[in-house]
Amino acid sequence: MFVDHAVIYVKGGNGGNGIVSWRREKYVPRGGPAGGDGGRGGDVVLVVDEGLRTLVDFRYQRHFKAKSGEPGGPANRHGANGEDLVVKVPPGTVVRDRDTGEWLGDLVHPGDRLVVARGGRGGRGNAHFANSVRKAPEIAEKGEPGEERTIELELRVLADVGLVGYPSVGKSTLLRAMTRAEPKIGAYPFTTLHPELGVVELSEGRSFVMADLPGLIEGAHEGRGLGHQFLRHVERTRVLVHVIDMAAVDGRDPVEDYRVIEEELARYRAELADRPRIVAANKMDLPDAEEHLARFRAAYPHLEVYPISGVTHQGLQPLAERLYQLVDMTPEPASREAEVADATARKVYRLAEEEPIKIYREDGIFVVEHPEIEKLVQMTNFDQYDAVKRFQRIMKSRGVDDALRAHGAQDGDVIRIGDMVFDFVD
Ligand SMILES: Nc1nc2c(ncn2[C@@H]2O[C@H](COP(=O)(O)OP(=O)(O)OP(=O)(O)O)[C@@H](O)[C@H]2O)c(=O)[nH]1
Ligand SMILES: [Mg+2]
Repeated sequence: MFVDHAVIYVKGGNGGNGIVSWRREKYVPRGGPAGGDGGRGGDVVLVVDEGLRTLVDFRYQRHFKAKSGEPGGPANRHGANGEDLVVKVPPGTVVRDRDTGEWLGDLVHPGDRLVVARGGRGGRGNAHFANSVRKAPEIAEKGEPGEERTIELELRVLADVGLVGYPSVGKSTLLRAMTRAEPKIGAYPFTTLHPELGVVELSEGRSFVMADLPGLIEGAHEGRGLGHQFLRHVERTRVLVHVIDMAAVDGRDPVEDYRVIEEELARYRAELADRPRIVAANKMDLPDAEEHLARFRAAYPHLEVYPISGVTHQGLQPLAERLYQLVDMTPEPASREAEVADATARKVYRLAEEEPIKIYREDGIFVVEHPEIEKLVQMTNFDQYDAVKRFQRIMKSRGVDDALRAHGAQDGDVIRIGDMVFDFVD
């Protein structure tokens, strides 16, 4: 089965810990600090792979963790960096943060890359903390934890031409007749549950990609039938072919069918109304089709109509030639650029915000919340005397002490930051 939507968890590798170590020299009991830095954790990177067509693999594997960095070594040896984890996705994958809804990127062309979880930086070894006053620092940072998040992948089919229309009008049959694709065909509504792609090949190496889409019904724009799941695939096709059952096999009226489906498309996205489209008047091999066609032409004299049959293959060559012409002269839909601009604007807005330090009381304990301060706690080794001193200094200079006092914290009160609990000593 084709899956065009997936939710996965990604985590960058943790940075390696920095270490405390001393230079060893002959006849010197304790040389200078020489603890090396930890290595960087690997990133989780999405990369477009041309050979992939679906997101089906993500149903079986949903967790992706990159390798952690190695700890630093003695004699200032830097720990090895963790390897990046490369995750392959099909062309046309859109990536969002599941929890914030933030747009992270669009992976369109083969080779496109997107880092979705950064590895943490390595902790610094004690060599970094020496200065003229503190010559023998007993202090090394722990590695920074890798970024983690849950992301949503959505595949948008990149087809040049999309076949739209009611169920059972013959879209899948037409795709099979014009390409080597083998879509499922049946005589009941919603046979096609997912888009199928095929390449239409013309003479002189000319070709374009055509997508067979699930049938539309009235109310699709508000989620009826396959609703939005289907409609979002239409957004990126340059040209639409509206397929009509001219033999009215299901007892509907071709003139009415056209109007209803066009209305659904326009209600979903107003821009779709301007997308180049032609009408494929299908099932012309059946009785009554000629009669309906004459009525249809009279009702919509401005439309470009191609009488065809997906079964006898009549009229398919002129239809293919005309579609190629239209694809060739129509630029890629602008929806993508608009989305990019939108996301950029949102990001800038976020950066401008300064994150305030949040303090509140929970069961008599003071809880401090702030991403950077929580990270500092995670990276501090509280077994080291100098590391504790440094931590205290930073808490003071960042104004955490004052803020706690302002909230009523006194000597002996308990403070929690992330997973760590401290005593407040004034
Ligand atoms: N006589 C005749 N029958 C056709 C023609 N095209 C399709 N059919 C028949 O119409 C029925 C539906 O065809 P499909 O190709 O599955 O229709 P569809 O538009 O893909 O339907 P959904 O996937 O449900 O939206 C099948 O029984 C086909 O054999 C045609 O040109 N002539
Ligand atoms: Mg179909």
